[in-house]
Amino acid sequence: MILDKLADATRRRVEALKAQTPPEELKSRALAMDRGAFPFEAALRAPDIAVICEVKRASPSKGVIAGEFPYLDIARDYEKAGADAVSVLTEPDYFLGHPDYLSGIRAQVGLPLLRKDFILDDCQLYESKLIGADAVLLICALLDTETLKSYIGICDSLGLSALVEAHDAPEIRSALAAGARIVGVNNRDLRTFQVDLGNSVRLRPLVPGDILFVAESGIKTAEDVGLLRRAGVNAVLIGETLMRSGDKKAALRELRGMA
Ligand SMILES: O=P(O)(O)OC[C@@H](O)[C@@H](O)c1c[nH]c2ccccc12
Repeated sequence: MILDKLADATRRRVEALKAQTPPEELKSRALAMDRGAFPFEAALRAPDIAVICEVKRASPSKGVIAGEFPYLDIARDYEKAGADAVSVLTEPDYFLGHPDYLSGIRAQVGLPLLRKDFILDDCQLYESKLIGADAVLLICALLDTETLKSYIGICDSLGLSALVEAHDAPEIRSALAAGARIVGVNNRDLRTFQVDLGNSVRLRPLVPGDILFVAESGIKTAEDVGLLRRAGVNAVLIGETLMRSGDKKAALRELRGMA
């Protein structure tokens, strides 16, 4: 199962990170930063469905998506195209990402940034703050309810928003019990890589209206976005479809049904 491989690779990265900088130092540097006003959550409360545009070079299910990868241009194009937030894959082994992509984009783009990675250790939360993230992904399949709760507490102390990813009803219950304010439902089953937008539609009613709901993965057309909008989803997270489009502005207008 791909998640096990990702978790193993992540544990090795965590050890390297800790060897490079003592965790106490990461923590104190991160806590010394401005806490901010949770701009990622504010962006998701847009009147219409919000669109989080993802900077993604490759994935385990699709292989290399973008051979050429001018990530700064891509993020700037998303901003010019009217994205509400940007998601940046920083996982190096399977997604060919890097933390430097996020810090580079932070320096040039004003939108709220989500760090997309596999968080297994609190030092990665401090690292996320230090590289300029406004939000992090926490995956229910990797973290039990107690750990989620403690990580959300650390995120709160840093001014980071937590997008808590679930893919079934028990994981949604865990996210809510942990105090998630943003729940993401992955439409891609990580065991089979099959995509089913019906997953978000079916699980939407399990999340109370005051909690933000993000539909993730496999969103390709204005019809897809329309279906999710009608289901009461607050935001969609779109990677591959936008990465493959030459004209981000036209693609985003089209997806929003404004073409
Ligand atoms: O490229 P897509 O199918 O539009 O999907 C984007 C995003 O949802 C996907 O990259 C994703 C969702 N959850 C994740 C967890 C880890 C890494 C990546 C992801």
